[in-house]
Amino acid sequence: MSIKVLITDHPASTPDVEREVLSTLGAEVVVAPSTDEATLAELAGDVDAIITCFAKVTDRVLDAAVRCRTVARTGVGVDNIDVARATQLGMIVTNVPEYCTDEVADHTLMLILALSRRLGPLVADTAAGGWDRNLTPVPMRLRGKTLALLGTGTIGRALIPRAQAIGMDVVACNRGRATPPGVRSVPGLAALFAEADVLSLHLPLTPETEGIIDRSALAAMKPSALLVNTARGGLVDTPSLTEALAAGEIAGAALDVTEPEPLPAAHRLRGLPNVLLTPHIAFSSDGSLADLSRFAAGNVVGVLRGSLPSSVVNPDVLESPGLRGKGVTHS
Ligand SMILES: NC(=O)C1=CN([C@@H]2O[C@H](COP(=O)(O)OP(=O)(O)OC[C@H]3O[C@@H](n4cnc5c(N)ncnc54)[C@H](OP(=O)(O)O)[C@@H]3O)[C@@H](O)[C@H]2O)C=CC1
Ligand SMILES: O=C(O)C(=O)CO
Repeated sequence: MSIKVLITDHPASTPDVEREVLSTLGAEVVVAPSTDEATLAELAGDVDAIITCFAKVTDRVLDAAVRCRTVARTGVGVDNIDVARATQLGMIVTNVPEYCTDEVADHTLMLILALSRRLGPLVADTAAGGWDRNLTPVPMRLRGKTLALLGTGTIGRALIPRAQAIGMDVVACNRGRATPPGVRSVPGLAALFAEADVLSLHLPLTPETEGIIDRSALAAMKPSALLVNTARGGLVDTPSLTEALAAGEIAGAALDVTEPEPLPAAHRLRGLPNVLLTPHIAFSSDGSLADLSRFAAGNVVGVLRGSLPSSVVNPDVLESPGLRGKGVTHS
């Protein structure tokens, strides 16, 4: 039987790089015409692997994928894949860490600068023919202000030297590990929220982190504070954030990611002057997209050839008697 790979969706326009990499297996590639659950479940029935970007790979899709040995995320976060179910079914789940560390750190810094300099209202005013230097509130000086990091993994750490270069003090909670050099440790989330002039989120979306920025977190922040989210929309309770911004309980927010995604066209967050939105694009650049596709498809080739990629998200599955495609070994 020939090898077949389902691509549910793609981060850029076409999966050409994936096709090229998968051609080394002689694989037939099927690109889903839509990402709805029923379509994906139907298409998953006779594939050996699934490559997915933003589509939801639910338990229903995985249950239908009776021959599938591996699910590869074209990205870092795996919150769109039911990893627990994939593990029960013996499928190896992979991701692509670190392909866009600089892009996301740069995008985050750009959002901090744009929000603090009030770029949105200034650009909107000048584009409409104005020349208003009396816009209020005036921009915020960043030198000497505190950047609070929630998440000091790969991307959070990459933001640290960028923030320090513009004179910000960086603080984080240590979660029982040493805080990165040059970063002041604060005792817990309450202190992190209270000290933040800018709070930047760099956590994975998990049951533990979902809604971590809720009404009480927002209430603990200074009225002058800014929130930046380039991680996952689900970390923030969107209705609470919308209310806090509209009521001036915090001063502004810049969001590359939202819940839901995209926000409805008439959503209140789209119209607030103290909000900057970008369409989940922080990862994207010519370099990162090429790396991303190559590594994601390479992970599939690795598993289907029997050698274990370095970025397995569910290593427990390797001990499972139900592991599909036995004989996968460390390459
Ligand atoms: N907007 C975009 O285009 C992109 C968004 N992302 C998002 O950014 C997220 C972070 O990426 P990256 O830095 O590479 O991931 P990492 O896994 O390197 O870092 C995540 C960090 O979050 C920490 N963490 C997890 N749970 C908690 C918690 N409950 N409280 C405090 N810290 C916690 C982890 O700590 P520990 O190790 O101790 O568990 C780890 O240090 C991704 O999961 C993804 O969702 C990623 C790429 C692009
Ligand atoms: O890599 C990620 O996790 C992203 O959010 C972009 O797909």
